[in-house]
Amino acid sequence: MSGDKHVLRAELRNEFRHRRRGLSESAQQTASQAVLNNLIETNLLDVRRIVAYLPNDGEVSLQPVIEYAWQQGIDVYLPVLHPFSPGNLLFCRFTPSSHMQPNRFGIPEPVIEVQDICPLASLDCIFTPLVAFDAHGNRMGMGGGFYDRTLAPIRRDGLNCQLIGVAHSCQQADLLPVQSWDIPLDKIVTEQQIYSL
Ligand SMILES: Nc1nc2c(c(=O)[nH]1)N(C=O)[C@@H](CNc1ccc(C(=O)N[C@@H](CCC(=O)O)C(=O)O)cc1)CN2
Ligand SMILES: Nc1ncnc2c1ncn2[C@@H]1O[C@H](COP(=O)(O)OP(=O)(O)OP(=O)(O)O)[C@@H](O)[C@H]1O
Repeated sequence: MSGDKHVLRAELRNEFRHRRRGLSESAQQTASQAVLNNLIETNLLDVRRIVAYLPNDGEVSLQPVIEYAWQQGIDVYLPVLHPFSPGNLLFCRFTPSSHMQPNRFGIPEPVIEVQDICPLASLDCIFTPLVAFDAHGNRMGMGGGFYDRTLAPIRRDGLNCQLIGVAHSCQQADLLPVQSWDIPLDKIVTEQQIYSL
């Protein structure tokens, strides 16, 4: 990758992380409720198995989505840092009685139980956190490449799993610099609207 592009991505990442961290507690709460409403209205939660995430660094909280899913009998999974495949994620079942522990970034994740791991091919929908997105479905994350690596088989093997980015509307960029390994999103949901790509 050229040095310029690398610097540009780092600057963009700082700028957009700053934006989402600057939102008030009440703006955060309103956004997470609105995201749930937008998903219900568009039937995007009429599925059996979803991957959510627990919020970090100003991300939209999916707590209302998780509670709704539990009420509806939808199975909820969370990303867990892979214990021996660095840079990859596992998706582990999350219930109200899951044993949790913080990962090395301080984000709580379920303690891994083999029977709770869901293969990518069995998931209906993955809600991904993001730092910035654009109207083409390009996504920029925290810079670890965790989602890009883990989700690569969806496109490669043509798996039937929707990728939905979740963001505050202030995380929209005009045009993000794309990398060869970036996995584009199928949809993006914000507190204001749903983009379908
Ligand atoms: N909520 C949430 N969960 C997630 C992710 C995410 O972006 N958001 N991830 C998406 O990949 C994976 C974890 N990746 C992460 C990568 C960097 C940082 C982070 O906060 N980096 C800090 C440095 C922290 C440190 O080194 O101790 C930073 O860059 O300031 C957090 C999560 C899996 N779980
Ligand atoms: N499929 C892949 N195989 C191997 N390396 C990858 C893959 N995808 C990404 N990477 C590596 O991960 C690093 C970070 O990528 P990038 O900056 O695009 O992450 P990100 O999209 O911001 O993070 P994340 O996917 O965790 O949200 C890059 O240096 C890249 O080389």
